[in-house]
Amino acid sequence: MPPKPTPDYRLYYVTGRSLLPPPPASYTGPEEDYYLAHLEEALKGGVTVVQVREKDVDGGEFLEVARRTKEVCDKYDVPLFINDRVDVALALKCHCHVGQTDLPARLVRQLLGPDALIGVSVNTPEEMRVVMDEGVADYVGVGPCFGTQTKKNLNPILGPRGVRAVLETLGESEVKAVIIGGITPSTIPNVLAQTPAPLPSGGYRSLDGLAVVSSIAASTEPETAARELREMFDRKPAYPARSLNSDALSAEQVVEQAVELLRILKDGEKTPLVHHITNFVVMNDTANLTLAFGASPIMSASPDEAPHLSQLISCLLLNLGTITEAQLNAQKIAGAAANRNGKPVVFDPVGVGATEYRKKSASDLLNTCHVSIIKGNAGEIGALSGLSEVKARGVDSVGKGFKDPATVVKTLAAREKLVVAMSGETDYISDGQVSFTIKNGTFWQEKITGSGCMASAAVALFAGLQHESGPFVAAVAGLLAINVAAEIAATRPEVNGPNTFRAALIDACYNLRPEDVRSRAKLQRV
Ligand SMILES: Nc1ncnc2c1ncn2[C@@H]1O[C@H](COP(=O)(O)OP(=O)(O)OP(=O)(O)O)[C@@H](O)[C@H]1O
Ligand SMILES: Cc1ncsc1CCO
Repeated sequence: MPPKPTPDYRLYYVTGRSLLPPPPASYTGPEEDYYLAHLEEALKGGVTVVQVREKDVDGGEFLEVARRTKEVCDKYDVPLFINDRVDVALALKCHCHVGQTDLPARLVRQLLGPDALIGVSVNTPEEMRVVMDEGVADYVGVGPCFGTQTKKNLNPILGPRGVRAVLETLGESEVKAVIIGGITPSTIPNVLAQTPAPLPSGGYRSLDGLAVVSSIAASTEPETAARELREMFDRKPAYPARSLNSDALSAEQVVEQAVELLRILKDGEKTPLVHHITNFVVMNDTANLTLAFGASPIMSASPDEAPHLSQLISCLLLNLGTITEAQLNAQKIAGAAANRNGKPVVFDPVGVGATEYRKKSASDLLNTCHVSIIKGNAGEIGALSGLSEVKARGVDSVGKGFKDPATVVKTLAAREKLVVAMSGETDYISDGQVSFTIKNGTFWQEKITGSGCMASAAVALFAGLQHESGPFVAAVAGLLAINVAAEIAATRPEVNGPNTFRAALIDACYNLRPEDVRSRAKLQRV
């Protein structure tokens, strides 16, 4: 065995002969060799590591396929891993990848020696911890991220956030990590946005590569497919929440930016179209509120029109208030389409702390699309953070709140890589770097249903401006606008109860002037 290489894991191709398309007319070689020609195209396109995975074939055939695969890989100086069959790896002086139920990695190391690379599949943080304690593996394949057709008896599907939990355990370890299971051009943006795990040092542990099967194996143009996958990995999108250097911002500057956003709306310079997939309790109020601020609402829960709608809208608002399977499906389709079309997504996880069903729905959604802003009350933010310090009663948050709310929102924002806005008597907003508080608003907001949903609708229409100041300022602007409008509404002589306040609030949103926000804003950096 030559000395141990230090591979580039960026595009890890796991072969699957059964997935190959029929050879094109231009291919004139023997049909059984098309696999090798196809592989060579993929290598030209930028595959950096290959693994031969052959299920249900005899040892002799496996050996022959692997031997010929190695000849092609050697030509491109790309390391070859053998899946599971340590004997084949030994015979061909190849590297080896083993699953949790295959031969133990320690034994594989003994058999292959110190210069072989060894990879291990992991599905949970606990399995990751065992691999690290063992100290044998050079890399781990983390997954399955999504459901696939290519492997039976799958472990639980992790989603990008489950993969992130494994990376969190991996931390700053030297062991490399690739993600596997349903990695395709349509899932990669979300995978890259969501998987980096925050480290105690302040940085992030990211994936070292993408492991793909059918995205290349089933392609009629493997070179182009590989090139596209590599480019997507190399591009590594900047997180929307970090588009702004929030660290340098003072409260006064943020207020001025929020005032400017409100001016753009009120002057009619832009009229964002906001797609709401929301609960039936607040639908009418949030549509009216959107109009009152100078934006346009469209309420639609149809999965069939969501992809088309996505091209027309400025922002998507997803609200969990009266979620059903059908609505969740529509939200997932709309969310993924919004990501593809570069439209911001705002998520209001109404009542997520109340039931397991809501928790699972929120998790499903966050695994399917990348959200720019989450707006929730303390109970909801606590549930998403995995904290039980603040309790929920149905859709309401109860009790005094968190001891250290600024840290709670900052931690969640850093972990999810988005902006978190937590509403209450004091609102807390963070992009994962800094936290601000807003002390505007009135107790009347607690007396009407859906004032949190109205706050997220306000945030969504500001996010729909897609202004260069980014989602953090949009979240602050939305909360300032609704809360200052609520304060003004509360002073109206006709307000003598929740219902008159509710009507006065829509009027106050309609009449709100940028200078009202400037003069009344109680924004503080904490
Ligand atoms: N006591 C209060 N004083 C000032 N503002 C408040 C008060 N309570 C709530 N607010 C404001 O009201 C809005 C809604 O916040 P809240 O946390 O009550 O939402 P929620 O619990 O999600 O509501 P819902 O579930 O009814 O939609 C926010 O803009 C918040 O700033
Ligand atoms: C009362 C209620 N129930 C589901 S959604 C909703 C509106 C406030 O969130």
